[in-house]
Amino acid sequence: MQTQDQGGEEEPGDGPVSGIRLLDSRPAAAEILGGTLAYWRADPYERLAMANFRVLVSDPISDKGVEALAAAPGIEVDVHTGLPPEEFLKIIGDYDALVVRSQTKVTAEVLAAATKLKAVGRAGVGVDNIDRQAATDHGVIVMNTPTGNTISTAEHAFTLMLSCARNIGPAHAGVLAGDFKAARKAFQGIELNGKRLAVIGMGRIGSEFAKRAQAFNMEVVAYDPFLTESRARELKVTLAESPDAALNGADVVTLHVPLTESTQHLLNEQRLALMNPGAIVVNCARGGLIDEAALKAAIDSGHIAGCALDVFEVEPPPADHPLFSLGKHVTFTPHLGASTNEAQENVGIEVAIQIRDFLATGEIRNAINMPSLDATALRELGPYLDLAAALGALLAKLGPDNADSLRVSYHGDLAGKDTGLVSRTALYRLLEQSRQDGQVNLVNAPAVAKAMGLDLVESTINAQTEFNDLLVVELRKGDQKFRIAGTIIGRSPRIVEIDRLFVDVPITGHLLIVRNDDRPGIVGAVGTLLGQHGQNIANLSLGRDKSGGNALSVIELDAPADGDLMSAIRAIPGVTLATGVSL
Ligand SMILES: NC(=O)c1ccc[n+]([C@@H]2O[C@H](COP(=O)([O-])OP(=O)(O)OC[C@H]3O[C@@H](n4cnc5c(N)ncnc54)[C@H](O)[C@@H]3O)[C@@H](O)[C@H]2O)c1
Ligand SMILES: O=C(O)[C@H](O)COP(=O)(O)O
Repeated sequence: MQTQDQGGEEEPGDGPVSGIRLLDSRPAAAEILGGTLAYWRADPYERLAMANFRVLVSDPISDKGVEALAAAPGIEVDVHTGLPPEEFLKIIGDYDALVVRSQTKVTAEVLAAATKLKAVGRAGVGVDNIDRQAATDHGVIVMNTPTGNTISTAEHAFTLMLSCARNIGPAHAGVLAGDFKAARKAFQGIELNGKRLAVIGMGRIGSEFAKRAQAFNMEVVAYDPFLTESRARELKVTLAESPDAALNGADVVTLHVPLTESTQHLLNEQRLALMNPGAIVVNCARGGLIDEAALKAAIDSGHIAGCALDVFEVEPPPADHPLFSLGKHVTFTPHLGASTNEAQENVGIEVAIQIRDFLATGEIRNAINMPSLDATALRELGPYLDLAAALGALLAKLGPDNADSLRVSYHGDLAGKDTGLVSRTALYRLLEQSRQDGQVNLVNAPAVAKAMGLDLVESTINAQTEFNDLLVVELRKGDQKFRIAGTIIGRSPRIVEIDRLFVDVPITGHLLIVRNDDRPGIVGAVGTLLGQHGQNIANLSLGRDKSGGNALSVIELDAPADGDLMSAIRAIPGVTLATGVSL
């Protein structure tokens, strides 16, 4: 078998000329936003200056966040808060990115109207106001800022618990109303010292709440499906096996889980009944976590003493909400958990920087519908992303149509890396090249593949190959299999195998791939036709399985081969396939 590379070596850092990537690789934005070579060769700030992205801020965020966005060249920011839904729908189509808190409802209808939208940034944690599936289907990245409001929210939840236990709200109202004596008599409190606290959701806020409760000498029992025994020991809490186990015998419950289909009404009639008589309920997460009617009934029956709520099933709640008629052990705040200067500054600036960096460099931080990719990982994985994109595009041309699965396997050093985005990139380019409808991008590629019945299967293989690392993509349709492999040499991605025939091809430019019977004269005939059509050969790699068997030529051209040329090549006796792809 003969493998040769007659082409000139690529300069390190050179990229293909189709706009898929360049320099230190910023594939996510490159893929999502498209762009010319000049655009992607520019440094991030020059790129932004050329781009003229429009960002809409539709909920109030800190001025510093708005300023951070507006300071970036090429980003124009409009702040329109409190827009009626129909007004919002009318303008959303003009924007490349949207920044929200919890008031704006980013529904499927909004996302369908948002034809230019690339990213939604949530200045805060909860993303239940964003239709995540619709965003993914439309190829829109959703990012949140998970850490910026943790402490403020934990402090608020803790304040709610204290306030509820000691009747601070009703007692305060009594004093202001001139009922000092009556209020003093009515509002006997509950001491928290030594009481049993159930924390449901031991993430960032739940853990901070637990720490504060320990300082108050409360016994903390926690339920969280992702809490390990060792982490529970570290946090000095008792790990409960189920929400029921945590609530059984609890004097206080505090909720710190996201609202999803499966956590809706997590605290219901049966679970409230498990708590100790006289218990109190604290919720600073999402209203929908509690069955409010069941809570009201449990308080009316005297089993639960009261509740402290920052959040409600419907916000704003109606003025005649049944819980508002309770006289004691109640504290209500209007979704203020994250409303401190510190938290708002944190999340406002974080979201602005995340959106700016994504638009500028493709860096993905805190995305909830994409693997994240920070600047360091982006630099390290960049060449593999380029390689995966090239292999995916080639598979679309050479592999079977209507395949059942795309298998991506990682060999050697690659096997230990976080390769989620690499597989996704191969899938995206495969779909994009085969469908040609402009509707697929890195965000929605898995959803599009699923709808088409194409499975993405990933595997890591530690066995040594002749390369330090090898990326293999294989398309399968029933028993039919077609595979292509590539590696990185220096920082240059190269294709090294096409359907078990070895080649050595840099992933650049316009490739012409010809399969033929291995007999004399065919490569010459192809070369003659190329010359006759004014096509210059930049690079040529030949492979074959055995003398007189199957042969493969991968020819890099300066321009794509046109239809006439392709027909003429296909007509050469002995040629079994000829196809072109621009990388
Ligand atoms: N009131 C406010 O202003 C305010 C402010 C910030 C956050 N929040 C809400 O608080 C929630 C929690 O925030 P966080 O920063 O702690 O998030 P987090 O992701 O750090 O923690 C959430 C935890 O919930 C756990 N969890 C998921 N499903 C569960 C279930 N069924 N039972 C028990 N645990 C479960 C997760 O494993 C995770 O550890 C957010 O989703 C948001 O809705 C409200
Ligand atoms: O999930 C969150 O971060 C909180 O609910 C804060 O919401 P807000 O930004 O609307 O105050």
